[in-house]
Amino acid sequence: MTLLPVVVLTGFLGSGKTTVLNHWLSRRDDLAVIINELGQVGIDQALVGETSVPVSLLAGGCVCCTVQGSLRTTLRNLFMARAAGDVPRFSTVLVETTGAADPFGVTSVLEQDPWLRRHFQLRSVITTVDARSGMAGLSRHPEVIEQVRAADVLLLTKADQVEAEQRGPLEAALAELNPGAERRWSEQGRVEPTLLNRGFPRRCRVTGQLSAVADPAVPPLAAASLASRHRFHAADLRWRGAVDYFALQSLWADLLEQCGPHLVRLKALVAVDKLDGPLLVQGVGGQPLEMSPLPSWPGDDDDSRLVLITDGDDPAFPGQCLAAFRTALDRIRH
Ligand SMILES: Nc1nc2c(ncn2[C@@H]2O[C@H](COP(=O)(O)OP(=O)(O)OP(=O)(O)O)[C@@H](O)[C@H]2O)c(=O)[nH]1
Repeated sequence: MTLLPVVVLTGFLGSGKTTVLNHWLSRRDDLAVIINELGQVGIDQALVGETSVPVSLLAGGCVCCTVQGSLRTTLRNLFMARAAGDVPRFSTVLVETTGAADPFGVTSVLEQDPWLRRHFQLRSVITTVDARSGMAGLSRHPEVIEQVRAADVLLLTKADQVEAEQRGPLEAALAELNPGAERRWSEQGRVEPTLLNRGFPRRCRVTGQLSAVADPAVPPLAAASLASRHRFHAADLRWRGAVDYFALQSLWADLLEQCGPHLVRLKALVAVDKLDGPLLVQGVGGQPLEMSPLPSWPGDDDDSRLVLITDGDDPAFPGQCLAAFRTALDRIRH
């Protein structure tokens, strides 16, 4: 029996996975997509544009560990639905991991589960690297190193915001971390969708950790980053009722200040006075918030919602930040 190919799209939080995924979905209708999110409230799925392809959401944990079992079940269900003709006969499954994922935790599911091994085959691991955060982005979180090392193809995203002289050092660092991977630059998610058809020889796992010990050639940035393995914690908020745009701005400022350097990712869909659709708010690390009004609410769910992901030792921290946000929100909400 022909095995169904699986492509894993990984890359750190906010590095541009969903943007690339949307570009591919606008050009291919032969995919089935599995989206994994750390938060419970499912904003990523809402950010995937109108599509006729099956999209499954695995929320509330990381597919490389806590929701690994759900990935197995989702893949089986997709296979069965395709065989029964309940979904279009997709040719490729695309798994978008959370930005904190260890891609090997995903690929090992395919390699170790006997049933999945008989029906699916890993075709490639494609990793987005946020070129705007450059070398600092590579060294801050060890997860990035793992994702880079696991890649068959490295997509250097946000090329529109990267100066020519910054490109060389970043490419050199990536080549050192993963000499076998192809590197491509991309702007606004524009990556040739035929990339999904290409297979690559499978390689053994090489972790940043092991190679830092065993490989004297390991770049110093990889070794340094392992000294402080970050933890990510997510908290969500949902509410109803529109708010004034300008009053909302001061809430973001307070939230960013409270999170300080611990802010890793922020995503929100917010009902704002005089707008038909929600305001999409996105934050990545210390980069300025991006705000764009959407023409309409995606799907049936028109609750405002916010996901906050922070790093550090305190799992309660993002929840505390959102509690303060909620209190301020209640003052301006109608
Ligand atoms: N200027 C610019 N911004 C980009 C590009 N790609 C993505 N972005 C922005 O970067 C932010 C994060 O992009 P996403 O595609 O949501 O990143 P992601 O990796 O899916 O994020 P998570 O799912 O939270 O890990 C958004 O605000 C995007 O608009 C790009 O090529 N250029």
